[in-house]
Amino acid sequence: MRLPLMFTAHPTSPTWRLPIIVFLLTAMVGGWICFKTESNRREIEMARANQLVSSYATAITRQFDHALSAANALAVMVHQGKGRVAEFPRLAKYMLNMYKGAYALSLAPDGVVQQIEPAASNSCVNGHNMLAGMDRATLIPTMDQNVVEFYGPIRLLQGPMGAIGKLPVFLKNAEGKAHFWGYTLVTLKFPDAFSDAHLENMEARGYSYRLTGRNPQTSRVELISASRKPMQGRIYTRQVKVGNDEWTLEVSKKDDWQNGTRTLVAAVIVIISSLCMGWFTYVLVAVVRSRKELQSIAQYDALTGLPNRRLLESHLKHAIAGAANGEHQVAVCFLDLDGFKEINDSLGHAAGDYLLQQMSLRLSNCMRTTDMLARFGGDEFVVVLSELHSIDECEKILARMINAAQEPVEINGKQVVVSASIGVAMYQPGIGRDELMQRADAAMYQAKQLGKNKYVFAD
Ligand SMILES: Nc1nc2c(ncn2[C@@H]2O[C@H](COP(=O)(O)OP(=O)(O)OP(=O)(O)O)[C@@H](O)[C@H]2O)c(=O)[nH]1
Repeated sequence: MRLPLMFTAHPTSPTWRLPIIVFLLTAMVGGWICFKTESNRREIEMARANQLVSSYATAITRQFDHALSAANALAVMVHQGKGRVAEFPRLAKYMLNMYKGAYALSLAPDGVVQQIEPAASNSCVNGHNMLAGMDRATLIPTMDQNVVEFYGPIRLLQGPMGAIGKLPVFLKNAEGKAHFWGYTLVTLKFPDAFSDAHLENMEARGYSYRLTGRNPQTSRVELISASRKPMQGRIYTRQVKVGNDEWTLEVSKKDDWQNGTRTLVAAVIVIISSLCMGWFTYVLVAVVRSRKELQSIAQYDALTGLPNRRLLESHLKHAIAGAANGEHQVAVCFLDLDGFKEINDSLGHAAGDYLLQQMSLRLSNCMRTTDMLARFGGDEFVVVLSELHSIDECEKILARMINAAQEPVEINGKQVVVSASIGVAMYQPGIGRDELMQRADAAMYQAKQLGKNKYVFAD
């Protein structure tokens, strides 16, 4: 059913619907932002931890490589001295200062340690045969390899845990034929051997760590170094190149437990802000609704929902102003129901109310979108027909209204029939609003006197 300008659309949706939608939307957006922030934070944390473990692994490798290269320097001296290193103690002492991380340097001609520096603390190693009980043919590598072989982590003869770097040295005899001379050795003691990597700094940055390697003697994985705090949360792993071997460095973030707390706090904040947004919307909706209701009470008829006299007068003022340029015509129609009192008297006031409501709906259906139907009071209605192009157009609408009014209305199972008498006044320049209404009213009385159920144009 088309309701042009006649009814206010009274808010029908419950006040809480919009607040709930706002609450859910805020919660969803807030949750999504938290999720995104948390996953970004985790990605950054992962990237940072991966970078950290890589940089510490590189630092360990660098210090080991440097310390082990002392074996190459010793090999050069052996070559230079054709199997003898003059002043080995003095040179080795000097080299130990240069190769930080090297604990002892030694020469092992034919695999037997004969010279070691510092001598005093390593005397137990002197005379140690590195090839004892082994098959020389498989143990002594070929000259091409020329690589410092890394052997660790092991329990050193001196006591502490450490590793050995040994480089096989081959010399050429007078005929130019190469023969195995022996080993130049670098002894590494833990943790001094990787002190420059400063693994302990990781703890200050909130990380736990663990450095492990496989013991070549026992084939078991040995713990070489670890943080005081145990590993917890996500573990980041890197292989650490040590000579020709590989160890494992693992790192984990200590404060992983905070993630749970952070998520909980974020969830509480999202819920509280969503509730606030929902409550704010509820208050806003309630204020807007009560303003609309107040406006509706002031301008609309409570029984029929039609504009009341006040809104009619304001609309008529605008319609007259629009017609002043002469392009369109405006008609004011005063409509009074015929025989309405009898319905009230015979069927009761409630039945009369129902009939008024039904008449309002029917008359509304006769209107165009530019027309206004208002309840003037009692069983009186006023219609303002704006933007009329001809009297003919006006009469068609009037006929529709007369027909609609006399259609029977069913009240409590009874068919009730009323009709309408309409007085019509056409706007003419110079006529005011009140005079127009009076003319229409007078024409309506004429219609009543002429037998009702008809329309009459004012002179
Ligand atoms: N049910 C109901 N009756 C109303 C309302 N307002 C006024 N009335 C009654 O409507 C009646 C209008 O009187 P009249 O217009 O003289 O009655 P009528 O039978 O239509 O008379 P004619 O116009 O000469 O045909 C009165 O009895 C009022 O008490 C209302 O809101 N509801």
